[in-house]
Order: sequence, then C-alpha cells, then structure tokens
Amino acid sequence: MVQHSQTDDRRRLTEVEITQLLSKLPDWKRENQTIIYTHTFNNFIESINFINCLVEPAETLGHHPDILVSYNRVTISLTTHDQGGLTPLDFQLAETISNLVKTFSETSGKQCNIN
Ligand SMILES: C[C@H](O)[C@H](O)[C@H]1CNC2=NC(N)=NC(=O)C2=N1
Repeated sequence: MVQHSQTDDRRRLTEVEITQLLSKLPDWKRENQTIIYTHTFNNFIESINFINCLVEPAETLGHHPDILVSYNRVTISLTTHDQGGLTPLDFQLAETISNLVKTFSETSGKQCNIN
C-alpha cells in the first residue's frame, strides 16, 4: 500500500503544524479551515492588476486562492478544498502571495515578480 509521506503537500496539517507555519506569516490569520489575508491597494485597478499576478503561481502550483475584491481591498482565503482543510500547499501559496505583495508595493504596482 502506498503511504503518504510527511512531504506530501496535500496532506491535512495538524493543529501544531498550522500554528508553527502561521507564526512565519504575520500578515495571515486563521479562520476555521482557512488562512486569510487582506491587503489595501491604492485603487480598484491595482487590486485587479494584483489579482492577475496570482494567476501564474496558482496555475503552477495547481492550487487556487478564493478572492474577494472590495474596490481597493483584496481578501485572499486559502484552503485545500479537496482535503477540507489546510495543507502545506496553502502555506506555500500564502508565502508566495506575501512575496508578490511586497514586490508589487515596492514597484508602485508596476510589477509583481522580479523575473
Ligand atoms: C485537479 C486540481 O488540481 C484540483 O482540483 C485542485 C485545483 N485547485 C485547488 N485549489 C484549492 N484551493 N484547493 C483545492 O483543493 C484545489 N484542487
């Protein structure tokens, strides 16, 4: 029988692991089986441009954020729907999103990655 290893990025995380991983993502908070982050941009266009920045990493990971846009505020929720909870993939994508926001802000909304 195939055993799922600890490196399986689609396995459900334990509460202890979730707490540990969240401590490295200060902008994100836990809400039930999701982790959530809200960022305020300068306007609606920046919100949408930033969301477009999420397409490539989401497709690459095969993991997709739930997104709510309210003018200049974008709320991103991550969970692994297939597992009904949080997995390493959620934290991987959260870290990527936080890095994208940083680059996006530093380039005044012109760029979201440095490649
Ligand atoms: C087949 C495909 O990879 C899966 O359905 C993926 C797509 N993107 C996904 N995204 C998220 N957030 N959770 C999932 O369970 C999920 N499943």
